[in-house]
Amino acid sequence: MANDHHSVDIFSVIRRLYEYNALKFGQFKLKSGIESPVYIDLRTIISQPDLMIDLCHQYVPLMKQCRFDLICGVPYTALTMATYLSTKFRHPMVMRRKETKQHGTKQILEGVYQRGNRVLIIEDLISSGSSILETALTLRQAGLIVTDAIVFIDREQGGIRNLQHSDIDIKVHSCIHFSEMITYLKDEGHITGEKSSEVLEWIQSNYCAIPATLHNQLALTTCSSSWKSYEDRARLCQNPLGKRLFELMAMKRSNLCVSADLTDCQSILKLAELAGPHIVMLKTHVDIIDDFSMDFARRLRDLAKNHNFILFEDRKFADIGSTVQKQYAGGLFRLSEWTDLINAHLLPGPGLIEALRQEFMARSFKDSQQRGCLLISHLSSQGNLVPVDYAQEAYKMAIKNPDFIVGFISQTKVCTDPAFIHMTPGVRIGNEKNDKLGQQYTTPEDAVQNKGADLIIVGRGIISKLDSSCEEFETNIILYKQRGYNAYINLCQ
Ligand SMILES: O=c1ccn([C@@H]2O[C@H](COP(=O)(O)O)[C@@H](O)[C@H]2O)c(=O)[nH]1
Repeated sequence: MANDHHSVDIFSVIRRLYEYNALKFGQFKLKSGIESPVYIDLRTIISQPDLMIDLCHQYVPLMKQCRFDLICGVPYTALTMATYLSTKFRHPMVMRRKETKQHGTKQILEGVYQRGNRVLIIEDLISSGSSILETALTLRQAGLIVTDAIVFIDREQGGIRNLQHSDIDIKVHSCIHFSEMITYLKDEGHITGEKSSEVLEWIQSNYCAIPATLHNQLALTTCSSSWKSYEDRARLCQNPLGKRLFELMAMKRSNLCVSADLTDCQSILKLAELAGPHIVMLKTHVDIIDDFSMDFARRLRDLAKNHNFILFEDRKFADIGSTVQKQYAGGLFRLSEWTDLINAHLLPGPGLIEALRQEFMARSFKDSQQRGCLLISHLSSQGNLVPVDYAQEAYKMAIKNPDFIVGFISQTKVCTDPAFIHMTPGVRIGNEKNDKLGQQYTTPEDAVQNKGADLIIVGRGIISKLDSSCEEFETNIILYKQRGYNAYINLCQ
């Protein structure tokens, strides 16, 4: 880095920011909806070139502490700062677009770079750290290395600590802390002691978290960088049924589960026969079948054996342990006798899981059948009331029971542990985006590549073709199979 002879005291920059109204005191509604007694808007300084230059030079001593090949400004405010620093000190720059272009090269990252180049992120200020993280994710997805970021102001609301998290690991350097800036403005008589205390108290009690959606994206990125084949994942599984499922997925080159939401036994058996060669799992809702009998259950089991797929009853257990034991083993359906996999909500607490574990063990002792349970971490329906932290609770429950919990019914990645499977319903090819009763659809590619699905669950997209010709049924199911499987395989590139 060339020597910088441009030395300007940082507090003179702060004073001028205050005079140019880039630091405002009053009552301001933030993007999050909360009211803040202070507002910092560094966008305005593009109209004050001298101030812009003096502010940019504050980054220089910190840049000397970092190792990098390229710099990248967080769009949009810091783009101007990064551009100045790039041209002034001859540091090559890359530019991240906020939106992907719909035409031309469709690049999200502009400029010339090579995988393995180290990129220093330049940002104007940090609150939660989300904007830096978004930029870092794009850079990392392009194979670039991001270890450091420099901000002009640290708002001291937790952002620097958020980015130190081991999954993110970005060291953020700041030119000035918010409290230093406020103290200076108070000492110089620009704001009163009362205002200064009010603002400092507000900052201290308003920690900013990184939104859950961004955390999910992070989990996906971490995952794609450590992509594992289904065979490898089978080896990591402690649960025999989970292991068998991953093996089946690798062997049949399929990550497709058909949801047999049909109301008569004959249609379900026909579906199982036709779909069998292409699927790894058939899912039932046994309580919608008008003519259920244990004879049907036995015939379905035979088909599952012949075509090598797993039977999953989507029962969504959600009661106290003792009731769930009876629901699983008894009643008209005697699920424990013919299903491999069932699923449960977490709402009733660990007693439910313990109840199923006891039943599984008692049964497996008699028939040595492999059994497993999925936890519901999300629902696909619009307006569902599943709380945001449900997924984290599901993960905590899963790691306590890895021999028994196979994975999750999810809409985003719950965890990066490759031993747990993520199964995603609400998948359909075509124009239907919903079913007018709350179901929300996405494509196989979106489910796998953006929502973290390892396996896709398809109902009406497949069963609607059951009365078409066998050829048409098969063409359609093969399309789902190929698109779902290729989407997973393509993740490794
Ligand atoms: O969040 C959830 C959980 C379960 N399902 C079940 O999956 C199938 C989806 O059927 P489509 O015809 O593909 O809509 C159905 O059995 C649901 O009960 C879900 O959709 N969403």
